[in-house]
Amino acid sequence: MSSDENIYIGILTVSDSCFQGKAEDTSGTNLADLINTGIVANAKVVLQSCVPDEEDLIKNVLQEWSDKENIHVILTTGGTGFSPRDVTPEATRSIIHRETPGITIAMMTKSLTITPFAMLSRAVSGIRGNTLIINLPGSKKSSQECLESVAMSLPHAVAVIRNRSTNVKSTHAVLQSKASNSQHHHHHHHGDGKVDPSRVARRARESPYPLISVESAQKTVLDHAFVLGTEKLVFSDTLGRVLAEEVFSQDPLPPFPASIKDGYAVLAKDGAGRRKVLGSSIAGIKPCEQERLQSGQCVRINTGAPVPLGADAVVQVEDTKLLQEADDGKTEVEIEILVAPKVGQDIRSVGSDMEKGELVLPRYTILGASELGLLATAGVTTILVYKLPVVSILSTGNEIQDPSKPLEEGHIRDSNKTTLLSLMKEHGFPVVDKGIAKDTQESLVQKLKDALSTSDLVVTTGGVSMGEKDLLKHILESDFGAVIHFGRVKMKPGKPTTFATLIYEGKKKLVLGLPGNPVSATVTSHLYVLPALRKMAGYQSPLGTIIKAITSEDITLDPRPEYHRAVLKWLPNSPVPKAMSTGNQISSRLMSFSSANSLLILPGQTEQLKILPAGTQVDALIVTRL
Ligand SMILES: Nc1nc2c(c(=O)[nH]1)N[C@H]1C(S)=C(S)[C@@H](COP(=O)(O)OP(=O)(O)OC[C@H]3O[C@@H](n4cnc5c(N)ncnc54)[C@H](O)[C@@H]3O)O[C@H]1N2
Ligand code: MOO
Ligand SMILES: [Mg+2]
Repeated sequence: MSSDENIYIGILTVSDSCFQGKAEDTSGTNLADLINTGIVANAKVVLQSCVPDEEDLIKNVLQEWSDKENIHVILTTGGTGFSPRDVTPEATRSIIHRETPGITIAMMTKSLTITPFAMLSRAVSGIRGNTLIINLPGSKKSSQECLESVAMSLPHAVAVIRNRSTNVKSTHAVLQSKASNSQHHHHHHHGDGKVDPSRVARRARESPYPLISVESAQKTVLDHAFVLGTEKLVFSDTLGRVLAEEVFSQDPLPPFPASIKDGYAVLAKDGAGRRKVLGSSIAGIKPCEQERLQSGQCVRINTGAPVPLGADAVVQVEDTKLLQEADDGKTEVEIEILVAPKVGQDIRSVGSDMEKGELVLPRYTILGASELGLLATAGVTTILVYKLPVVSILSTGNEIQDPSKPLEEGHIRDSNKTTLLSLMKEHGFPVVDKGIAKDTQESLVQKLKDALSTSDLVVTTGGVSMGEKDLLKHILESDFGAVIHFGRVKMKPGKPTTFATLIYEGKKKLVLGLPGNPVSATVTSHLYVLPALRKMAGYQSPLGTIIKAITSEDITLDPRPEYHRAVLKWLPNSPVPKAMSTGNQISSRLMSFSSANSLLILPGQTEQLKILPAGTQVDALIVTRL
């Protein structure tokens, strides 16, 4: 039995009075009921909202729902008439890419058979990206009539929009196979043109997922990666966290005037010459217990000790001479100052390092060793930081086995899980091992449920390409109602990288389905998983560090932009590091990662440039501690 794709619908009520709570949103509620009781085959309402009649607010929601939420169809109700506040058509027209006048005419034609006043609707409809947007009138009765007049065409409209943006050939193959499957069942369509994977003979022969750029894939992931919130922690437990508040110093540093040198505290106006030594000021002694210094006197003082009252300069011991001693050299009686001191010389005044109430750390600071030291200095011992996201790792594949067991025939050892668990730990993220799923629906569903219930982001490896055992995308959609934001990226390795979001147990979850090949899984972890985790943990610049490097050999370029493993070496007197390739870059050869500290970001080959000559400056993404 082929399981149909869902169609996700967003309903936006545009009405000042509903927004202000002065009127009930009967039209929006009625439209949602109609959808959820099956007026459009396989459709369900996943987003519903209300905005006032403000063009910008309407546009924002339409853009957000199409671009970020990837909603299939947005129905607006209200704001389509002739009154000056009616701006829904203007907002819609300004953000759609293509108009769909047929839908508008169909609705108008039907409405005119009911009342001539229908001609006073200015509703428009159109396509933005992969989303169909339709303005319906504001009244409950007429919005229902309009929806009824177009409902039966919506599944097909969605199927065509989604396919045409991906691959025309597979669209037709899929649509033909549907036609022969269910001729008399008009809207028994398969939403996005992804066929039932159990019927291998009828599988799509080209991926229905558009091949998007790494930049846009990263942007999509980061747009969906949400900050998890904050928590108060003891400062010493916050290494690697992002600060969620401003931190101010509790006290001045130094809290008393302190000596910078080992020497003598003096009165500067006495100039050079003889001084009686009164005794000593040693670090740790309360300044109030010291005597006030008089002209002609000095006090021996050590670095960091409080300068006694009356003194206004410190003279280092090197600039003095002993004149008279007592007790067999245990006591200094008189010394000579050899260089005339200046007021304030070698004294740190109160608050000169840090003033009381000074901003010590701004919000969003990443807390490293020095920052924790600063918190200690400032006396701020509990702080507000961003929560860390929990990530779970799940390997998939019938052939994958735990590395600690003897290798069975036809099996290979699971390396991805170890690599990814370690990578997440290295970057300070709490990570959970979710084991290995078999390539069956039951096993994948069960393991995914387990992973989703205990983490914010689930990382799987394997099962995302074109084979009949590559079930992940299908299961995410059919069993979890996930929205797949992308399923292919123009990169090598990592082409079938898949990103989805879904609601599980009432919470939004992110899923990154990485390719099974060990090198592909590792590279895509650096490009998508770590940035997502950093964003969720409050980082303001979540992408990795990119520097320049000079290649040291000719490199044959791949048609796809390549992330080439390399060892960067800093040669003496050279400002830019030299990049040494780690050899054969096939996605299965994990040896290509051994001792690599960077990924060279190489452009895809062109007619003009097939081989990148040695000595070329390229971007290099840093993947280890340098
Ligand atoms: N007809 C096509 N075939 C393939 C395409 C394509 O576009 N059309 N893409 C290729 C690319 S690129 C990649 S990358 C792989 C991705 O495959 P999957 O993500 O579906 O992963 P699997 O098929 O499950 O496994 C691939 C490979 O990796 C090994 N593997 C899997 N898991 C682990 C693990 N945990 N530890 C170590 N090794 C693992 C697995 O045994 C396979 O050898 O698809 C190409 N095919
Ligand atoms: O893109 Mo696949 O990741 O070549 O190996
Ligand atoms: Mg596969």
